[in-house]
Amino acid sequence: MDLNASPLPEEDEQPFQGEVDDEIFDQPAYESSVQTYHREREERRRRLKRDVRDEGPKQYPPCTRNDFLTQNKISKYAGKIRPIPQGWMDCPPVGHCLGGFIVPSKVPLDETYNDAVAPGSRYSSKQVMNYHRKHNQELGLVVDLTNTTRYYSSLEYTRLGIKYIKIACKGRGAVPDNESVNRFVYEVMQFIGRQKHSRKTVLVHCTHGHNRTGFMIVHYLVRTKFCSVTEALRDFGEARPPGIYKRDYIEALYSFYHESPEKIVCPSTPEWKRSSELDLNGEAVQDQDDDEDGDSSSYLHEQQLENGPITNDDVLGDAICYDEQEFLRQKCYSLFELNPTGKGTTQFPGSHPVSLNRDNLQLLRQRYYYPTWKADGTRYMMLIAPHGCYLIDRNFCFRRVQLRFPLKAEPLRPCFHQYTLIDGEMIIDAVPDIGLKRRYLAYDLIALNNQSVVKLPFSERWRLLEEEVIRPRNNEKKTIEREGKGNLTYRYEMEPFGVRRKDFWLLSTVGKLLKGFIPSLSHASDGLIFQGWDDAYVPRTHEGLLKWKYPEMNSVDFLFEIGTDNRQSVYLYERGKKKLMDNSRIAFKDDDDVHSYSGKIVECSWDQESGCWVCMRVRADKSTPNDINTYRKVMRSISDNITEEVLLNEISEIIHLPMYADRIEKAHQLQQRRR
Ligand SMILES: Nc1nc2c(ncn2[C@@H]2O[C@H](COP(=O)(O)OP(=O)(O)OP(=O)(O)O)[C@@H](O)[C@H]2O)c(=O)[nH]1
Repeated sequence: MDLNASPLPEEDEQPFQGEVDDEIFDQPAYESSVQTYHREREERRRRLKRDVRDEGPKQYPPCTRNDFLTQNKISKYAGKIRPIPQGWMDCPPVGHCLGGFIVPSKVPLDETYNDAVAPGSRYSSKQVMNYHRKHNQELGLVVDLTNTTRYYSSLEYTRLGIKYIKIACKGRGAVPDNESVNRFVYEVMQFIGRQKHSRKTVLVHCTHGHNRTGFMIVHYLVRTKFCSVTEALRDFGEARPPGIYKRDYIEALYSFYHESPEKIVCPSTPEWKRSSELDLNGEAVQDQDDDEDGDSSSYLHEQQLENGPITNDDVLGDAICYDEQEFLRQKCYSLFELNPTGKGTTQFPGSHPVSLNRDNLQLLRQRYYYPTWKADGTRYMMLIAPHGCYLIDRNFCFRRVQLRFPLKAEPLRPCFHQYTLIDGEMIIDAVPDIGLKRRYLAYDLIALNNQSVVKLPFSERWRLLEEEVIRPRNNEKKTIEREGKGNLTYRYEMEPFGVRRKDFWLLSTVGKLLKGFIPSLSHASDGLIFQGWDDAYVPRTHEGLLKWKYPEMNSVDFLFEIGTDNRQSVYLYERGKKKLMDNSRIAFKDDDDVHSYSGKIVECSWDQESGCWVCMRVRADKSTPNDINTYRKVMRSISDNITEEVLLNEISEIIHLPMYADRIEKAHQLQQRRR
């Protein structure tokens, strides 16, 4: 018996030529063809079941990517039934267009599947093009979310000038990962943004076009149309009934956007999906390389792993694709008013203080300085874009975090900042009765709503930071707590960390800062920062921005290496290249495995007694050592030995100078009046 014989009438076996055929989108015709097909399929199932019993299961030839590229494939599979995804046949092919350009769809199967699909039920690139022609639309982009390449070749689209993007998502119970979501949103935004006059459509498909497809589209709608998850789910459900029908997916969306609706509505699994879950022998089956079902344990497991103890070295946020990194880097440079950089630059443009020494200590006498504690955590700038918020680390890498920054004039409304860039330190606070809590301490503002503010004096930037960025968040948070949620189901407490503005005080407070404030802080601090009150924001090294560290905390970040001959070497950077520090030696703790530090950036403090560097910690957040000039400044600061006593004596003199005395007096008067 020939197991490869097609039970269906022969049809056109030619590869797709680009002609159209609109049979499938005539709804009554489609429904009647589905009924007809049901009958045929039952018959086919019965026949195949009998054959399998008689002769064992049919072996399909392995299918490689090249198979899709030539017409050979058509003849190769002629007469053989290729397994179609379960439930695919009865699943409606496409939904309505969302937002005028996103078309959710099931996977179009190429023509090698024709033997398994009745003519009226076929859905390949040919029918995709028909659909567009019928609806007067032009297809511009196909986003394929399936986890396999076996359904069709991208050439079916690219040869027609249609862009094709593959974002393989496992399905099988795991929601698409956050990096894939970021890529999807970015690619669609870019595609739409590049269109000047036309509005070409984006076809998004997974296997059935409901769960993974819906998940991605809902993310896109929430981020770009600023609607709530509930609204986006409803829009998708109306366009592609019944919408996302997996509860895990819906819950993951609410949890991602920190929303907690009173009730989660989850449609029941469509009939075409339920009836497809039995194989030809009547047993439950799973599609091996691509399916939307399966248990959700892998997803839950990933979530549980994320809930370990928090540390400064944790990698925060979700990766974004290379193109988006590049776009955001250039955006940042323009907000800094710096010239555009070459592609792939990783030069962090943030301002960097210099160590206090006997010379620059004199600056405190020459202009107004406001001190603050030097928070010891991890440095990040934060870019607040309308579609998301990004942490920018010392390697100038961006990762997306989900936070909400309403505009001052638009509380409780989904109106967000349009490229606001802030600078700060991420710290870990030990909060009594709660435990460790991550907080971002913002200390400067570089741009506000696409407007660079680097030239404004610090005092003005600091005021804007509070009034335009921090306070609107806090006010909205309080309103939600006080008046109930109303339509806004956002929960700030679900955000990955809190955000506060750092305080700066008059120079006369340094004594109190050192003796009372810093010891009582619930996070680490390694000294003081002296911020010029009237200074502009200076990218990279800022000779007027001063840091004072407790002497034992004055540190240098070295690159440590152990060669094949077991020789230990210590390096810094000089003009972007490694520089061997012949006479420097690093001491590690006795029980440390020295080899485990090889190739790492180690932060070291100077031990006067032994005359060598002592390893304090590995700098997981840095990929390059300090520059030789930074090293020289730290050495200078160590040899100048500005102790707490020297600093306090100097400051007590300075605050009696007329310029400071006046300022301090005015501040006192203001305080009195407020009381
Ligand atoms: N400008 C400024 N910097 C602060 C403040 N609080 C903490 N810092 C941090 O102080 C760091 C500079 O101090 P350094 O001692 O040179 O550097 P570090 O602490 O080893 O950390 P890296 O900067 O990552 O090398 C900056 O990167 C800031 O993140 C603040 O209020 N203002």
